[in-house]
Amino acid sequence: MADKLKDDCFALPPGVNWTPVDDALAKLRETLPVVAEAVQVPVAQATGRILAAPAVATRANPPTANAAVDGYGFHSGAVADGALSLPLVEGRAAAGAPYGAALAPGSALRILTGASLPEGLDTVVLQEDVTLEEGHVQIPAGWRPGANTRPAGEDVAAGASLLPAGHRLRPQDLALLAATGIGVVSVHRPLRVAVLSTGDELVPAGEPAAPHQIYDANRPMLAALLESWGAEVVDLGRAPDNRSEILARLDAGAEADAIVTTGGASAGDEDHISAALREAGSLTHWRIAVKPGRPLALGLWRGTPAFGLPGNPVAAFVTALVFLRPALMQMAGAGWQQPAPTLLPAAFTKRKKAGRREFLRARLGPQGVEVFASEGSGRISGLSWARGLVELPDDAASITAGDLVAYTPFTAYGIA
Ligand SMILES: Nc1nc2c(c(=O)[nH]1)N[C@H]1C(S)=C(S)[C@@H](COP(=O)(O)OP(=O)(O)OC[C@H]3O[C@@H](n4cnc5c(N)ncnc54)[C@H](O)[C@@H]3O)O[C@H]1N2
Ligand code: MOO
Repeated sequence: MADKLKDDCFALPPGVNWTPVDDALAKLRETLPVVAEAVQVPVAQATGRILAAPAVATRANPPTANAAVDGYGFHSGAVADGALSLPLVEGRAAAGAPYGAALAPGSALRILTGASLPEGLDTVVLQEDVTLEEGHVQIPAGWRPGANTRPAGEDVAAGASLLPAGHRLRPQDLALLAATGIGVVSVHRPLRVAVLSTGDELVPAGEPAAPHQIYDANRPMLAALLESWGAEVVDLGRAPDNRSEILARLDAGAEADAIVTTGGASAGDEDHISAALREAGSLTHWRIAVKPGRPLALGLWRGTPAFGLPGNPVAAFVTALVFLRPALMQMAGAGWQQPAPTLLPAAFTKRKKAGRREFLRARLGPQGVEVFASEGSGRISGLSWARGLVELPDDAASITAGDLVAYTPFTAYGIA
C-alpha cells in the first residue's frame, strides 16, 4: 500500500532492534579497556599527551621567598613606623644572583624582581616610590611590613598534587610541571587509529572527478578530528566496494588500536563494512536510535575495536563526536569523556518524534541557539556553519523559541 511508504530517510523501520544512544554508549564504556601503555617523555614534548600517573611537585613554587618588584628592601621589625631614611648597603639581590649574606638591621638593599629575599629582609618598596640621597634611601610613610614579597611555596608546596592521571596536558600544564621541578613525565603513548573510506564513487581531493564520482570528504575530516584528540592516524586510504579489498584493509587496520571506517555501514548491496563485521560474528551494535547516524556499526575486527561510521559526512561527523571520541579517550587512558551540554534558549521551532535522539548543527545567535536550515545528512556546509550541536531527547519533543535546549560547543568535543 502506497500510503505505508514514507519519504523519510530517518523513519525507523518496524521490526528492527534499535539500540538507544545511552545503551550503546554504556556498552562501549563497560567494555573498552585502556590499551595505550605508559611511556616517559620530557616535559617539553608532553603537550597533548595524557598523564599515566598523578603529577606531584618535587619542588615548591616559588622555591624561596622573593621580591615581586624592582625596588629597595629592609627588615620591617628593625625600623620605626612612618617615613624612613635608611643607609643603602653595597651590592644587590637579583633573580639568579642572591645577595649572599644577611642584611644588617636598619639598612636597605637594592633588590630586583624575582630575587630571593636575603636573611634580614622582609619588605620591599617600589623604586618609583623612593628617592636616593647621599647613600640613603628615603621611603615615604605608608609602607606595609611584608609588602611586595612572595612567600616560598605560595603557589605550590613541595609534594603537592598537581594533576591527576588521565589529564590531557595543555601548554600551561607544561609550565606548572617544569616550575615544580618535573623534567620527565609518565604519559600514555598516543593511540594509533586506522582510518578507511569505502565507496566506488570516491576520489581524493584535488584529483579529476567524473560526474558520478564524489570527493572523499570524510577521510581528511576524520584524520583531523583524530589528531586533535591526540591520536596517531594510520591512513588506510579508500577502498572500492569490493569485499576482498575491504577485508584486506580491515586486516591491515587490525594492527592499530582501533579502526574507523566510513560508508558501507547500512544495509544495501554494497554495504560491506556492516556485512563483514556481521559475518565475522563480531558486530556488537548496529542500528542506533539516533539521527543522524543510525547505521553506525560497532564491533571487533580480529580483536580490534572497529567503528563503522555512516558514509554521509554529517552522520560520520556526529557519530565521531558522540560515540568515537569518548571510546577512544577511554582506550587512550583519559577516561570516558562525554561533555555535559549547557541549557540555553532555542531560537528555533521544531517537532520531533519519539524513539530516537537527534543532534542538530547549531550555533549561538543574538536570540539564542540557532540551527542549520537543513537536517540533510549530506549537507556538509552546515558543519562549517555550526559551532556546536544541539541534542534533542529520545522522547517526542515540541520546541518553540525560548524553550531551553541542550547545546554543546564543538570545543567541548575537543575541536578548537
Ligand atoms: N534501505 C536503507 N537505506 C539507507 C539507510 C537505511 O537504514 N536503510 N540508512 C540511511 C542513512 S541514515 C545513512 S547515514 C546512509 C549511510 O549509509 P552507509 O554508511 O552505507 O554509506 P554509503 O551508502 O556508503 O554512503 C552514504 C552517502 O555518503 C556518501 N559518502 C560515503 N563516503 C563518503 C566520503 N568518504 N566522503 C563524502 N561522502 C561520502 C556516499 O556517496 C553516499 O551519498 O544510508 C542511508 N540509506
Ligand atoms: O544517519 Mo543517516 O544519518 O543520513 O543520516
